[in-house]
Amino acid sequence: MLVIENCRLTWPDFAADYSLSVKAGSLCAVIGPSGGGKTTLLHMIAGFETPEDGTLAFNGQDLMPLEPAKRPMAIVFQDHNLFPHLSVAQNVGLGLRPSLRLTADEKHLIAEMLDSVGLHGFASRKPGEMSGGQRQRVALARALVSGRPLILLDEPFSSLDPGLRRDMILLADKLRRKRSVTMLMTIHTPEDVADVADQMVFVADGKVVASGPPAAVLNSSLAPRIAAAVSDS
Ligand SMILES: Nc1ncnc2c1ncn2[C@@H]1O[C@H](COP(=O)(O)OP(=O)(O)OP(=O)(O)O)[C@@H](O)[C@H]1O
Repeated sequence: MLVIENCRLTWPDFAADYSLSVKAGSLCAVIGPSGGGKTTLLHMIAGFETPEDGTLAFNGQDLMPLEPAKRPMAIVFQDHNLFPHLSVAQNVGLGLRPSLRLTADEKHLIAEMLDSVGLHGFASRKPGEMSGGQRQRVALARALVSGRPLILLDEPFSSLDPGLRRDMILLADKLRRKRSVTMLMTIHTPEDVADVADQMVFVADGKVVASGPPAAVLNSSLAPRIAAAVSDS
């Protein structure tokens, strides 16, 4: 279980106070208006932002004292953060071993992971020789190969065409189930994830305004605010 209780962050122009629980092994979609605090929530869980107080724990482990690299999580960004001079296999390998001094077993694991994201035969390509969707598959593979139990995805597929975006969400969901990882995904198109997410969270003004099964959140009294947030993005 990911437990966030009254985690406060304050800047001159924005204040957040997050409280949220996410069941281990589930997919949690984070929606809300632009500037409402979705990315900041993920950055706080990842350790890029430090709350002034509150509780932040995953499966009973207090995350607060841990620097980002020591936290049990991997993050996938919208711009995928791949290194252009490294091959696809090396980019994925960074998720296992930053030095890239990989053992034979680790190389095998990377090949398996590339297969599972549909990139068989792409190992020696450079990111610049691939489509946007393929690059996001590499980023997803790098996060999953790390074996970390919590994966944070910050609008990972929003630059893709609607059909491809949906395919990638289904792929991420399939791999998350297979590997029993917990996923938090910020998304501007709730309809893409409503039937696969276990939980949907509406974040606005730095707070979790609603949290529950997607249908319950989407059909709640928040529906007009959700529609406005979607049309703004
Ligand atoms: N380090 C920081 N210093 C000052 N303000 C910050 C910092 N990090 C985030 N903010 C502010 O927090 C607010 C929420 O931003 P955030 O990126 O979390 O929103 P969002 O819901 O992800 O928006 P979008 O959907 O447009 O990506 C913004 O007003 C932003 O300027």
